[in-house]
Parts: sequence; C-alpha cells; structure tokens
Amino acid sequence: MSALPDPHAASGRRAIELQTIGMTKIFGSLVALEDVSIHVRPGTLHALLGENGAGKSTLVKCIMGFYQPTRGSVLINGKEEIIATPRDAHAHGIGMVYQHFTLVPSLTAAENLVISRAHPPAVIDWRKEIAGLEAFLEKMPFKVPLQVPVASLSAGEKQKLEILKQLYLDQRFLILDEPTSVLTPGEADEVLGLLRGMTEAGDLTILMISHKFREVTAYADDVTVLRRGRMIGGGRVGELTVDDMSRMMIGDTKIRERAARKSFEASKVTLELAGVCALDDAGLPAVDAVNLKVHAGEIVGIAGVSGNGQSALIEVLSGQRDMSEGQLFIDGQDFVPQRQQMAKYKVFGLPEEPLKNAAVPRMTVAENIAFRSFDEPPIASRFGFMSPKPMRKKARELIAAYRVKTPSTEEPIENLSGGNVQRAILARELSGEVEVLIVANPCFGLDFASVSEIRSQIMDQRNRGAAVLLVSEDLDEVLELSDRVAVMSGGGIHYVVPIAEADRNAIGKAMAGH
Ligand SMILES: Nc1ncnc2c1ncn2[C@@H]1O[C@H](COP(=O)(O)OP(=O)(O)OP(=O)(O)O)[C@@H](O)[C@H]1O
Repeated sequence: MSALPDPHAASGRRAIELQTIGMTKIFGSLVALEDVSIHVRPGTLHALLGENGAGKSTLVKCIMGFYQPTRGSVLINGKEEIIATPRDAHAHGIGMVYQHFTLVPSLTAAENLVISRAHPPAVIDWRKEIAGLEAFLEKMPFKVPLQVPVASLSAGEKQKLEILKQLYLDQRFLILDEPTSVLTPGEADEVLGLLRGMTEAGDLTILMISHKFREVTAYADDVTVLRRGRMIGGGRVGELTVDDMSRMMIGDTKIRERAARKSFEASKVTLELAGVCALDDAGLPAVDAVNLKVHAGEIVGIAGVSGNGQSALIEVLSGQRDMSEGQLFIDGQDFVPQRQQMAKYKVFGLPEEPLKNAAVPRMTVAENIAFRSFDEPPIASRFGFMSPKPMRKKARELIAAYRVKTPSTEEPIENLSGGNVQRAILARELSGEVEVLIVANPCFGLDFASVSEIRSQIMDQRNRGAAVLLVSEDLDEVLELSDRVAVMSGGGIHYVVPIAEADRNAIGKAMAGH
C-alpha cells in the first residue's frame, strides 16, 4: 500500500454531474433564491454569473450544505441526495474553493494537505506522506513546492494549492468562487487553462462564480445567469455574446458613464508619506522607507503583486498598524491616523475585506453607515444618545444613492452579499466632503456595473480636489484611474511614473522587483 492511500485509484471517481431542482431559499421576508434549476453537465466548466446580491453564493451554499434550502433538491449523477452539511457534500465528491485563502500560513503545503484529510493519521510518517504526495502531484496539472511554509508562496501558488487540496480530497465537482480575483492575468489564464484540461479529460466538473466575461467566454462551456434570485437565462457559452450575458445580468439598469478626468494646474501636496516603515505581525519589515506625495486632485495608484507590503501600508494609513519609523503629513501638518484627526483632515477610506476591517458585522446597515457621524448631530442627540430616526433616514438616502441591496436599514450588515457590503461602506466613506481618500482594491468582487459606478465615484472625488491613494492588485484598474503609477515590491516603492509614461512591461518588471 502506498503511504498516502490514493483516493482517486481507490474510488475511481470521475467528473460528477449535478442538478438543482427548484432551489429556493428564503431569509425572513427576503426571497434570496427562487425556484432555480441548473444543470451542470459532467466534465464541463459551468459559469455562474449575476450582479451583486443576485443569489450566486446562496445557491452554492445550498449545494454545499451550508444552508438548508427552503425548497428544492440536488441531484448528483442523476440521483437525489440529501446534503445536510458540508461534510455530506464532501462525501459526495463536492468541494469548494473560496475567494480568500483557507490554508494555514505557518505550515507547509504538505502539512496543509495531510491535515485537511477527514481522518489524518494520529502519528504521521512524513517520509511516506511526502512520497505519497509527490506521486499525487505527478498526476496533477499544476505543481507547488511541498516543503516550504505556505506564507512564503505567491498568491498564484496558494490558489493552486487550494485547488490541489480539493483534488487531493478526491472532490470531483469543484465550486470556485471568483478563483482568479487574487491572480495576475497570466496566472489566471494558466490556472483556468489547466482546470479546463481536467474537465475536458472527464476528470472534473467545475461550477465557477465569476464577474469576468473574458474568463467566461474563454474557458466556460455553459453559463447560468441569475438575477434577483431567479434563473434568468443561460446556455452554451459559444452561442451567447457578452452583450447577451450582460443584458441578462442587469436587465435595463443604466450603467453610469465613466466620469472624465478634469485637469488641474499644479496643485498642492495634500498627503505626504516620509520614510514610512512598518513591521508585520511577526515583527519583520513589511513597509520599507516609503516616500510618496499625493497632490490635491490627483490619484496615485500603487500597483503590485499582493503580499509586497500593500496591506501593511494601508493599515498604517488607516491607523490599524503602528509605524516603526517615518512620518505622515496632511497639508504640511503632522498627521496621526486617529479618529479625531481623520475627521479634522477629512480622511476617508476603504480597506481590504471591508466586512472584517470597516464594519461591525452584527450591527445593522444603518448603524454601520452612521459610524462616521454617530457622534454628530442630527444622529447624536443632545444627551449623547444616537437618534435612530435621522440615522435611518440618512442610511435610506445612501442605500438608494449607492444602490445597496438590503431588505431594510435594520438588516445586520453581515447578511448582505459581499458586493453590497462593499457598496454600503463606500457609501459611508464617499458621502461627505473628502480631502484624502485611501482605497484598497475597491472593486474586488463587484459586478461590472458596480465596478463602473465605484470607479466613477473615485474619479468624482479626485475631480472635486481630493488626494486619492489607490492600492490595487488589478493593474488595469491602476492604469485606468491613476494620474501617477507607483509600484510596490518588497515593502518599498522604487518606481513612480506619470500615467502618460506608464509602460506595462516596465511596470511588470518593477512588480517583480527589478
Ligand atoms: N444569511 C443571510 N441572511 C439574510 N439574507 C441573506 C443571507 N445571505 C444572503 N442574504 C441575502 O440574499 C441575497 C443574495 O445574496 P448572495 O450572497 O447569494 O448574492 P451574490 O450573488 O453571491 O452576490 P455577490 O456577487 O455580491 O457576492 C442578498 O440580498 C443578501 O443580502
């Protein structure tokens, strides 16, 4: 017997066929999913499209057993099965890869794989396990280094490892939630191309949530489009145009025209970072002597591969991480990123993972939207209490203006879809007078109509004279919005160019640390 029982050989499991019949999920008074029947043919890559809040996550959570559908059933290889928990889904060969990594960073890839088994051995014989894992990797379309800590892998390698983990667990129906959102375009093509190879060989079936038409048209066989919880259309990708798909997604919702860039005469420096250094959680240098000036009416976009210090830099600027050295200035004055000074200098921002970093998940949408102004009239009453009526009124206005989909102002914000949490936080941050705006990956996980809307909002703030620091892993976003492009690598910024001189190749080299 081999060290690692080869689950594939043992079960001989191949690509799985999956159908949902009349899937319906009701949360209180909200029908999140209504009578959705989809058919994912075995050995195909099936894309699931829909605007933010359309019900994509709810559908896959019902398939995975995270939610119990109000009505409806799942057929696996033509047979109705009860999936009461994710464990049941795994037992049927259905696995899910999330947008965010679920690996343990301090463990190696090998350790992560072995502990992911339902019944890891009590005493692990590593020599045998490694031999078994190497034999497993031999048969896999992509490789990752097995014996280095996951923390030192690139985003692309981590994503590959997440997928490998599912295959190692013998899951032959994979649900991928926006699998390429953390990958460079090159890595995205590589991963999707290899997965497509596995589906074509009949080894795997994939249901992929995506907002990227390019990936859907290039790699998917079939598509299903959801709108407001209902299945609105779909079919063979080859028989549909991008226009067909986008019309199915948003109906006749108007897409906001991108705001034009207003030109300014030489303007003052608003935000200045001088020799900013910061350490990561392990006490190692994360931000290395960053010097940067952002002028009024200017967007400086910081491009870079994730994990090069951008998150720590954003945390420093939003007061969530101490600087180890350096200084910040706004309008030439010393700036300490604390609540009072942020209010004084009108500093607003959207950090990464807004539900975690910029919201209180269990509090209502109205309360979360009121955070910036809960201690100012009219929301604060004379006696220091919050007045619910003005708070709800303001929340209702912002919800309408930013098209946040929520059943009411009183819904806990954690119940909103990912894209709608993002919109609610942006509504809060962009609704006042903004002098400095600091945004990290503002369009992560947003549908195409929202991307257009949010980028226009950012451009509006710039045109009104705000100094905008945009950190984004999406190079296209940086190139589209920025007046100047900076590249962060290894914690430092050693490359800054005006947009007119920005060259993709040179930026790519700087991103790789050259
Ligand atoms: N646990 C919950 N309780 C209440 N409402 C919920 C819950 N989960 C989801 N919803 C609601 O169901 C609807 C569909 O949300 P879902 O997360 O499925 O959308 P989505 O298509 O995945 O959106 P996104 O692209 O933004 O992730 C939304 O209106 C959301 O607010």
